[in-house]
Amino acid sequence: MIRIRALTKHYGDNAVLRGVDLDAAAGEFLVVLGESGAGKSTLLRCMNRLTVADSGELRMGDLDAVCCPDPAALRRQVAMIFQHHHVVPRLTALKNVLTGRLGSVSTLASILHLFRRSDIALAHECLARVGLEQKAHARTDSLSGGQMQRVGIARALAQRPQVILADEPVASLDPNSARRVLQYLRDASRDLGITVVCNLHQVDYAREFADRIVGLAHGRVVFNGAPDTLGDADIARIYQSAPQAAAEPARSPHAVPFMTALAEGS
Ligand SMILES: Nc1ncnc2c1ncn2[C@@H]1O[C@H](COP(=O)(O)OP(=O)(O)OP(=O)(O)O)[C@@H](O)[C@H]1O
Repeated sequence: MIRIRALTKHYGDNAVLRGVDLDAAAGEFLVVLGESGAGKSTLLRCMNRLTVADSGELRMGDLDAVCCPDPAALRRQVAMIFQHHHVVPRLTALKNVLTGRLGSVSTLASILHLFRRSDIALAHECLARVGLEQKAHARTDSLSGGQMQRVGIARALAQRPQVILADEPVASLDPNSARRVLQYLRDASRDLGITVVCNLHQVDYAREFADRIVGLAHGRVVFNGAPDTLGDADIARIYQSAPQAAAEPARSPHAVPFMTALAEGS
């Protein structure tokens, strides 16, 4: 579903992504860990062209996100969830979720917010998926932070995406709300076959929810493996502060077989 090779991105002299290689299969839940400034958000933003990578290969399904002729097509296929949910407070939860369909309706319908019955049914279904069906007609600003983030997930699901990118979606939530949000994202990957790439700061949540953990340090992948293979040395490498150490190739014994297996098509 996602194939990234030798991806680079600079901001001026700042080399933020320095040759990222990464693959994700349909329905996989990937958690990206890394200290602040490691390049996690930049990597996600390259995946839906909010940021344009400098060089390398980045394929999202059958679309090329580096030389993409149609960014709108890419964004229909790739939904994004942010730390600060970005819902419209004065709209109901249902209307917020329906905005996830705007990319799929005509310009006039989108201006007038005219939605098909099937879209409304889909929006209800997406709210039910995140346990908020009974809040469909509540104004979003009457909901808790965790509920607003779940509205954001329902809106992403209403897009019927192949990929959901979640940039620190639980950073401002209490542990119970955070776990619920991550559970719903994992359900989306398991039940709907959506590939989820989720940036997190919490190693414990990554271990609990991820199918695979990717450790990013100074713009390079330094760990790529199953959660139960993430050891103390890997965590130290992910959260190191010396950029030159990150320039070494990934030393995790789990990283290479996984990438090799993918390269071999297994
Ligand atoms: N639009 C931008 N213009 C210039 N520099 C940027 C821009 N966006 C990010 N950067 C720089 O790129 C580097 C990586 O930032 P990024 O946000 O990708 O890191 P991150 O790992 O997501 O950090 P955090 O966990 O704090 O969100 C940082 O040095 C940051 O200052």
